[in-house]
Amino acid sequence: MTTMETLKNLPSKFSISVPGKVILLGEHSVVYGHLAIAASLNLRSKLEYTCFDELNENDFVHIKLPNIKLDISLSSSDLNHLLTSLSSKNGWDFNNPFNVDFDNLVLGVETFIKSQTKFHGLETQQLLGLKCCLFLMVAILNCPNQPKLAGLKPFLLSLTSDLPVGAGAGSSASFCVSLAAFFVCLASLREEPRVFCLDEKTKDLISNWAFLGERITHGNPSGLDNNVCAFGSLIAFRRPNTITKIPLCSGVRVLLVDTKVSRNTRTLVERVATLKSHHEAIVQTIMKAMESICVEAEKLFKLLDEAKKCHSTEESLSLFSRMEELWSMNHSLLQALGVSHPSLDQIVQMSKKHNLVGKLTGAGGGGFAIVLVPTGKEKALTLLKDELLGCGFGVSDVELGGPGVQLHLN
Ligand SMILES: Nc1ncnc2c1ncn2[C@@H]1O[C@H](COP(=O)(O)OP(=O)(O)O)[C@@H](O)[C@H]1O
Ligand SMILES: C[C@@](O)(CCOP(=O)(O)O)CC(=O)O
Repeated sequence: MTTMETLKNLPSKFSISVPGKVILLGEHSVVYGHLAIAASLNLRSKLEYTCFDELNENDFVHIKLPNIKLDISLSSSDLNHLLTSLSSKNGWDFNNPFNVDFDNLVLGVETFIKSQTKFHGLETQQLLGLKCCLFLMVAILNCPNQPKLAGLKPFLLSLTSDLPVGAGAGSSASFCVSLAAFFVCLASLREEPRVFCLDEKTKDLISNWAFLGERITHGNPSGLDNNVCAFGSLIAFRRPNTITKIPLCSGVRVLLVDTKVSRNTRTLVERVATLKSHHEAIVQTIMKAMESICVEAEKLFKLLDEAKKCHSTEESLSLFSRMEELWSMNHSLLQALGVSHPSLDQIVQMSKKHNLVGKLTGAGGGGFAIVLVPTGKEKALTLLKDELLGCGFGVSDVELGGPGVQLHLN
C-alpha cells in the first residue's frame, strides 16, 4: 500500500488511516483551558472507500462499522429523506466548520434515524457511531452553498480499528478524524481543480470537522483528542486551538494497561463539572497545579530529546525520574477530582512495587492506565507485565508518536 499526500482525481478505491492517542498529562483540566500533553499511538483506524459504477437504488451508501457491529445500507430515497429532515436555515461553509448550525443539524439527523424502522433497537455505541457518521456526511458534503451529496456515485465505506472502543485510547477521535478526512477528501475532489492535498491546513480543517463529531459523542470535548489524532506526534495543547509540537525523543515507550472496566467519557467530564460547581476555588487550584505539571513536563520532554540526541544516558535517567514525579502527582490530582477507579489505583500501586510509575489516562473511571517505561528498566517491566496479566489486566507495550491522518492507495 502506497502512502500519498495528494490525490488528483477520485480513485475507485482508496483508504485513510488515523492513529489513536494517549493523554500523558492534563486530562480533564484541559477541558477548562489548561495545558495538556498527548501523543499518537501506533494503533490505527482504517477507513476504506470503494465506489461502484453501477447504480443500486437500494444500496446507495453502504456503511460497515464492524467494531460496533453495524452494517447499514441507505437507498437514494433514504438519502433524500435525510436531507429533507435537516431543518437548518443558516448557510455554512465547508471551510468553516464552526459556522455550522450544530444543534439543528444534529436534530435533523436524529429525526431521520428515529423515522427509520431499520435503526430501531440499535445500542448506544451503534447509535452514536451512526449519528456521527451521518452528521459529518451531511455537514461536510452538503453545505447549502455547494450541495455535493446529490450526484455522488454509490459507495461502500468500511471502517475498522485496532483501538478498543470506549477505553480512553482515542477510538472516538480516531473514528471522527477518519470520517472527517474521508468526507473532506470527497468534497475536495468534486470541485475544480480536483485536488486533495493532506497538508497542515487540510489537517486542521479535518480536525475541526472531527471536533464536531466528538461533540456528538462527548458533549463538551476539549479538542485535544481530534488534534493529536489528526496531526500525530507528541503535542502540547491548549483549548481552543493552540498546538505545539514537542520534539519526540525516539523510542519513548509506555505500557498501556487495560483495566477492562468500561466507562463513559461524557459522564466523567460531567462528574468533574459538578464537583467544580460545588467547590469552584478548590477545583480551580487542583487544575492550576495540573497546568504547572504540564508546563514542566513540556520542558522535560525537550530536555529528554536533547539528552537522547547526545546519548547522555545519565542525564536521560535523571530527566525520566523527574518526569515520573510529575506523572505521580498528576494521578493523585485526578484521584482528587474523583475520576480514578480502584482498578486504576491498583495498577499504579503494582507499578510502584517495581519502581515504575503509572497514572490513569483519558477520562478515567476505568479504561486504560499508562506506565512510563524509562530506558534500562526492562527487567522491572517484564515482572510488572506478568503480574498485571496474572491479575486479569490487558497489557501492550506501545511506542509513542508516529504520523497523524494518512492517505493510502490500495
Ligand atoms: N471503530 C469504531 N467504529 C464505529 N464507532 C466507533 C469506533 N470507535 C469509536 N466509535 C464511536 O466512539 C464511541 C466511543 O467513544 P469514547 O467512549 O470516547 O471512547 P474512547 O475513549 O475509546 O474514545 C463509540 O460509542 C462509537 O460511537
Ligand atoms: C477528560 C478529557 O480530558 C479526555 C477524555 O479522554 P478519552 O476520550 O476518554 O480518552 C476530556 C477532553 O479532553 O475532551
